[in-house]
Amino acid sequence: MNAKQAAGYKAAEWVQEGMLVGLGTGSTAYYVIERIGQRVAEGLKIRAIATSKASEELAEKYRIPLIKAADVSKLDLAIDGADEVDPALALIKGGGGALLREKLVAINSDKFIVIADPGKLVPHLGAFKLPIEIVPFCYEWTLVQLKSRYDIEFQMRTLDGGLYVTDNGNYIVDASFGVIKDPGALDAELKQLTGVVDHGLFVNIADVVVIGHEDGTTETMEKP
Ligand SMILES: O=C(CO)[C@H](O)[C@H](O)COP(=O)(O)O
Repeated sequence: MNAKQAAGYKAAEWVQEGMLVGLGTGSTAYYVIERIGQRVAEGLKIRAIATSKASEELAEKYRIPLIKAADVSKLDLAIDGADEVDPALALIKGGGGALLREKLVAINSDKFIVIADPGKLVPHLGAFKLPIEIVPFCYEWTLVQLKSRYDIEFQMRTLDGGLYVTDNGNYIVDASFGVIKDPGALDAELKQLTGVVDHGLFVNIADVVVIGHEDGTTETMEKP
């Protein structure tokens, strides 16, 4: 058992018979999907929505029944990883590029559980580069807008020599804020920029954070 597995397996205990569940993305969310898959094989009946094509494939591998958003109005529970977690349970997410689907699923769930290893806990968000999802059309102008507002480094995310493209067909800019003093204010500011689809700040969205440790133990942080 490693820290990510400990957190993922513990969070999977929140999943109850009949629930509609949002499945996160990343190496920690992998373990939630694995454990839910094991429980489904043992007879647990749930339905789920995955936050990325990768997680969808994993859920299919574990025969977790998948539904479309049109089939339901909201979810009971979503479980996902994070890149940074602050003491107020504000998060940076999107290291894996799935931030938009992850946020959509999280805000449309009655409960959002974050799973992480202790290395993700920070006093202030911002050391991890904040992913900002932008539309490809005129993205150079969006970048100019961002640079004119914030005197920091912005980097277009790349993959295999080209620009990284999200599951939604958009690009990602990674922004080096360093310390984000007021995540709520930055959240609102970024959402107002035309060309920005969304960003990886999750403020007042997480209800619970499950921290896993290398010895297999876990601890839980609740929204203050
Ligand atoms: O936001 C995410 C993907 O978009 C992930 O949850 C985040 O990057 C954490 O990933 P990992 O569990 O692999 O450290």
